[in-house]
Amino acid sequence: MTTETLEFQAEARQLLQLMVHSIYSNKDIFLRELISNASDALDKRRLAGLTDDRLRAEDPHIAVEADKDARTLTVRDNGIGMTRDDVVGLIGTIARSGTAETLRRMKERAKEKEGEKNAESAELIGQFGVGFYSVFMVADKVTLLTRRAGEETGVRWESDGGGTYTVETVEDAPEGTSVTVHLRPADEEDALHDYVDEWKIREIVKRYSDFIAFPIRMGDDTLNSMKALWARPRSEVADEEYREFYRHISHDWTDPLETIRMRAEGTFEYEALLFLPARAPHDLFQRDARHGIQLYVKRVFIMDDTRELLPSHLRFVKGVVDAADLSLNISREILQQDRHIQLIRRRLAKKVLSTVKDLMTNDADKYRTFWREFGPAVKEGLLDASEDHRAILDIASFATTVGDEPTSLADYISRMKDGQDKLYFMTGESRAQVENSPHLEAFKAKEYEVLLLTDPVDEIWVDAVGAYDGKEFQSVARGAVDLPAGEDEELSEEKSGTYAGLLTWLGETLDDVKDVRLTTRLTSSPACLVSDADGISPALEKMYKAMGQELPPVKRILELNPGHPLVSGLRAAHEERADAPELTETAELLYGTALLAEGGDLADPARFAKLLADRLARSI
Ligand SMILES: Nc1ncnc2c1ncn2[C@@H]1O[C@H](COP(=O)(O)OP(=O)(O)OP(=O)(O)O)[C@@H](O)[C@H]1O
Repeated sequence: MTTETLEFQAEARQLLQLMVHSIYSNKDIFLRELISNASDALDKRRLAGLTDDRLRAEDPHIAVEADKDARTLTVRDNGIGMTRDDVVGLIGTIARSGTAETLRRMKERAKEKEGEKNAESAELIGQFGVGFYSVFMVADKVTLLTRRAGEETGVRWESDGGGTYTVETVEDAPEGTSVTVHLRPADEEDALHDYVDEWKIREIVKRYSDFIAFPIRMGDDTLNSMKALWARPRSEVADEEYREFYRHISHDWTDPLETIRMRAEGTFEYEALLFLPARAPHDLFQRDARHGIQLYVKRVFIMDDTRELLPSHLRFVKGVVDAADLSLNISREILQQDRHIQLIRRRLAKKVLSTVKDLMTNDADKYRTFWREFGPAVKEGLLDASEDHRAILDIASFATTVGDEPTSLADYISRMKDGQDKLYFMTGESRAQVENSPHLEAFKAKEYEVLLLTDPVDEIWVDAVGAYDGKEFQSVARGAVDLPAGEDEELSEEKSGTYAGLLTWLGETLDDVKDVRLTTRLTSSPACLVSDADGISPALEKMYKAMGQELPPVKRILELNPGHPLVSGLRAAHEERADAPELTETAELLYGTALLAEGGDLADPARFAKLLADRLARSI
């Protein structure tokens, strides 16, 4: 048989050059590419076999053979194979549109930035498949032997990755394709591993090709599990298989709360298998926490920790997304810009939230576990520009002054009193602290339910979100209260008038308050501190400080309960002897008490303690 020497097409040559000078730091992927091509060929043959019995393969599989002495690695399949024209057309040229253009840009940039080629070229090259050519990262020669299923003769193709290749017709090739890689010497420093090492091969196959649908064999061993659960009909997968798969990808030994399957067909196909874990990982709130989604392309593993596929407030969701139409070499940079990926991300997010909503109605226990573990993270979604605010609020639940069980906003609204048009809430650091705060007294006395928001993120989103179902969120510790007052509680002008002197004097005496006024907010405490309607809460102030942001001191308003004997007594005393020094001390104590009652920190606890002890001593 004659051997012909042919030239690679110009673009193919350029791409080969890049491969030989290995623009990728990860050379292991060459094996992933060869196995993926073999798997595609087996798929094609199966399809062809459906209409033509003679083309059907017996025992379709992929074999990997390492020859340590010859330093060759062979990937063999009994798939569809190639004709001579196929080999020249498919391997000798790059037919894919856009590739030439990408290469041109790549060269331009390389020229602009001599020496910096690697990162950028790798990024650009991710836009199309490098596929077969990636073997030249590890090979100094490649031999491909192939026979198209149903054809009489086969073809041998060989190249060293330079400008030319040879093709010859051969008689004795088996159906299918084998690619023999003549390996360059291993060079660990250049991440060129020893690819005839059995364990290295096992590792790469397990990592990238575990879910390939055909057995990948080395000797008598099958290296891959083939269990791509997401690609099997739901009804055919046992619960235990899902659980096992979840353990495999998450390393979490607690069974997941819920399994979610999704599939989209049409212009951009993908399948997703997601899990809601039952337990928050310890690093849920650490900035560099890993995200749980793995990206596959047609069952080939592409990357872990795919942040592009779910918004960060759903970072705890584990699972796999298998997108059919991406390049195997897609980079994170390109993922971020990809319109289809953004679409998938929105759909996955919606699906996760709607799944939780279903749990809320159908499985209260699971829902409660979910919200306890992940609610604080999910609520972060209320802070970004996501379109899911409503869906997040729909699945949120909060502690409240009514009962021990958390309530949804819908349930809160259904219990609202006649005439109530606001969603009352109180923020703070813990339920115990918030629950006993004086701000809640009137709300409790008049039986208005108040939501108790104690996650740090609550401080921020209530302001950002503003309303739910047309009803505004209203802090009970901010602005004036407008609960409908009973007859006897009305702050009559007359009453306000008689207090005017005391209020002015207190305002002048107490440096730390910006105003002093009477309130109907309190029933049993003498005084409390409230923020302006648009002011920032003490807890938020603390958070800013903890993050190292200094704020100007935030002054609040001291509100007095005219029904309390301390307040009415102070008024009488102030009328009689405005200048008495102990009145100033009483004012300080009154302010300090209000601060303590809401769980706040005194500026000078020693002074407060001393004033209080003196008083107590005198009263004994
Ligand atoms: N083992 C094989 N059996 C049959 N055909 C093959 C085999 N390997 C490669 N080919 C043919 O050569 C073509 C080019 O392969 P290559 O890996 O360069 O790109 P690709 O697989 O089409 O793209 P990508 O790698 O981006 O998915 C394939 O599309 C296929 O038609």
